[in-house]
Amino acid sequence: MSVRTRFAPSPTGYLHIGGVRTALYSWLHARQQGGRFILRIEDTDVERSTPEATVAILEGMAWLGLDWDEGPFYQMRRMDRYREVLAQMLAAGTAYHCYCSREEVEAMREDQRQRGEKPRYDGRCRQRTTAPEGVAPVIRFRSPDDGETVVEDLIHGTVRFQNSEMDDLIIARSDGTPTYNFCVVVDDWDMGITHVIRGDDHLNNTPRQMQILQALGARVPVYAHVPMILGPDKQKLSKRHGAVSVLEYREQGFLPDALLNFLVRLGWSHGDQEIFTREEMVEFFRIDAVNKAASAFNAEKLLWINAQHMQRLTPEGLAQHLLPYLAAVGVTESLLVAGPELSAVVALLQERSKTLVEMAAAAAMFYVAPVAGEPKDVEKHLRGQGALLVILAQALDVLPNWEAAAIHSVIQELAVTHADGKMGKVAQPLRVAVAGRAVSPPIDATLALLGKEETLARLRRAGRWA
Ligand SMILES: Nc1ncnc2c1ncn2[C@@H]1O[C@H](COP(=O)(O)OP(=O)(O)OP(=O)(O)O)[C@@H](O)[C@H]1O
Repeated sequence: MSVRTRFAPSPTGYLHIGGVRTALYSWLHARQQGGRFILRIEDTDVERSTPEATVAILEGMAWLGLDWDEGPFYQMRRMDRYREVLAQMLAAGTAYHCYCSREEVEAMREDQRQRGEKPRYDGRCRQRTTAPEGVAPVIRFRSPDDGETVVEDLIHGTVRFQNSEMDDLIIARSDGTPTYNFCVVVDDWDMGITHVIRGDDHLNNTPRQMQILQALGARVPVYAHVPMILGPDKQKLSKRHGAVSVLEYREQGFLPDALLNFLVRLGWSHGDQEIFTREEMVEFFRIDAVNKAASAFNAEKLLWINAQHMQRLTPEGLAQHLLPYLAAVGVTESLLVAGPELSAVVALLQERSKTLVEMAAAAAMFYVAPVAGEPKDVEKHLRGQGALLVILAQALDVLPNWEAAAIHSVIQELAVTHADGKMGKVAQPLRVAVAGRAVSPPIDATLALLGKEETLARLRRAGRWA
């Protein structure tokens, strides 16, 4: 039987990395097993669900390349189907109408508490044969009274629940709308889900869902409850407190594969390998090797993994990822065409940028001349160096070959003749003059890429800042 997994977010806010890691594990298991991955939007909480959140979830999944084979399915569009199954269960006697008022149930619970028992609905409407006038009933699932429900979880192992601890769950409210656990059951059944991979915040729902599936004669899927990602407050990372949208990581210049690599490693390992390509993740991932413990987010490690991924891409490939970030700092198509080859610029910056935002900021100087130097850098390195800039321009102008090695020699010679042999005394003013600031990739390679004409023009202009 082929594997079918699903990711089932509720569109009550954006997609955060806790949800994404759960989605990733579910996606990886499907891809690993040659199965199918299904996306289901659990939008029955109409008060809190919004179309914008749905769009953000789909956009986040698409950006990360967590592609789905079926769906998205929307629960709100499946109401007729839920009603059909409710009717089926009522007819079969596996569910029944309950007319107890809220007050009655509360009084029942109070009595139980007084007697020192665990408060639970006592099933008194199970045997009812007449319907009281004017009361809209809820529908309850007739759950087994004794025995136990055992979850053989791929991550948590065997988890036992005493049936006597679980009362008859409300599966439809008095207005007829089905409740969360019931919709999930019908969906998992209809969608042929073989592996329910979800956060372990759902583990307590599982025995109930299993019981309903059994009552329907449906096959019970395999469960894998993955641990939570915790926020800085050590609580479950949640859109309700503090978690940021996954799209925020795109804004900050992270590569989707790097973010997935970071997330896959939070709670799963393969020997001591840290960096995984997407293909390697699919090949090596095993759902039953995910560990049980929750893990906290580590921003520094994410940065490190991102830098590693940036270094491993080809300059051409990385350049493609960089384009939108360049556009955001004003490097337009036409500036790109007029300036040096982008992949060459990327190759120069690849070892020194941790994010695409950082790289775009560093690459911009190759396409847009600085209008003014950083005041503190100008003060420190350029003030009073007008004559040196003129000599530099003359020496560079007569170079027969415009390449890094030749440029390097010019700087070296001028350091000997004009700066007591100190390269920095020549290189730093030169850097501030062409880049506007005292930080840039190796200056000889930078100038080689920038081109002779542009370099000389910038030196002339910077003479005015000196
Ligand atoms: N912090 C987290 N770590 C790991 N998985 C999570 C986390 N938060 C949610 N999930 C999982 O992501 C999936 C989709 O969750 P859903 O969109 O319903 O979020 P939620 O639980 O409502 O989140 P929130 O508490 O942020 O509102 C579920 O399988 C859920 O268990």
